[in-house]
Amino acid sequence: MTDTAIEAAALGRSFGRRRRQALEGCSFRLPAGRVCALTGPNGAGKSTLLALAAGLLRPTEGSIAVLGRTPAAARERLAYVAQNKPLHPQLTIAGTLRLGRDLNPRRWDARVPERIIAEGDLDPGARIRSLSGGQRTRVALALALGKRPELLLLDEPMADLDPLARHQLMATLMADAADHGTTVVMSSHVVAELEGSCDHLLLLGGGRVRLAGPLDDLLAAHTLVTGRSGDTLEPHTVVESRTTGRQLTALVRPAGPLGEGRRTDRPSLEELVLAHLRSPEAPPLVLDTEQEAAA
Ligand SMILES: Nc1ncnc2c1ncn2[C@@H]1O[C@H](COP(=O)(O)OP(=O)(O)OP(=O)(O)O)[C@@H](O)[C@H]1O
Repeated sequence: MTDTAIEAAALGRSFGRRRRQALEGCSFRLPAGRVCALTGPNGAGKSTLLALAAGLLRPTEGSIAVLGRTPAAARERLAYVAQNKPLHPQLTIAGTLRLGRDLNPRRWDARVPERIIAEGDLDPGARIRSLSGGQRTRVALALALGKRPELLLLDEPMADLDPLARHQLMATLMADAADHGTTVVMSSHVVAELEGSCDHLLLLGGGRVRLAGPLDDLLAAHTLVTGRSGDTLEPHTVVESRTTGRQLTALVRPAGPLGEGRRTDRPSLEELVLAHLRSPEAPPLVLDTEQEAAA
């Protein structure tokens, strides 16, 4: 058993004859047992990173280790739900779950998949091809959880679910992960959906890591400052600053006391992510406090 779920070192992946970089120089560590939000703009490299972690793609630079091994060697212990949720259209739901059991005879646990299917009011005899996008998502998640994975990689899992199903499936997923100490990496564009369920953040932009680390530590490393326009923000690291009339609003990484006469607030996850998305030139911040504490 390793205490690290994913470790990337200068990880890169390029595609095509022009070797266009989808990911470049990505280094981070995700401790085991965390629920990690993976976010970033379209084309940031989120799906590429998940496919590399799942062993479906190979790095063109650097390395990625999963559960202390190569992704290919860890494949039995991880589950990956791709964005397009590939399932056999001609199989029934029950047949799909039977296939899952047959492919994972030592790990399969039928209870959670059966509950997820029942909660969605789905007929186990229904064929996959007859299901809606959201219903397929439910089956794909049931299949992934039945495998009882140590690492669950989910590429925009909630995108085609209605708000109620999203809420309910997220609750089932989080309860199951907490019960079994499963590490979850979940990509999403809906930051509000990630707040409250994730305790780790990985923000990608332009194929590079922009923010990585425990969510509380990343939030604590930033302060929202409201002051007068013309106020100097030195010597702090400014992620984003905006002036409206006579008011200055900024998100900074304080390098010391922020001074009097200014209002300071802790940012929300959404404010933290949006400020970084609006300021792609802001310096990255990669925190790995557990590793530093152990050193
Ligand atoms: N198989 C491929 N061949 C060529 N280019 C690819 C391939 N897969 C991804 N890319 C490119 O790599 C970059 C990152 O793509 P990726 O799908 O990982 O981004 P993403 O963050 O998941 O985006 P989105 O939020 O839109 O799903 C994009 O520029 C994309 O065009």
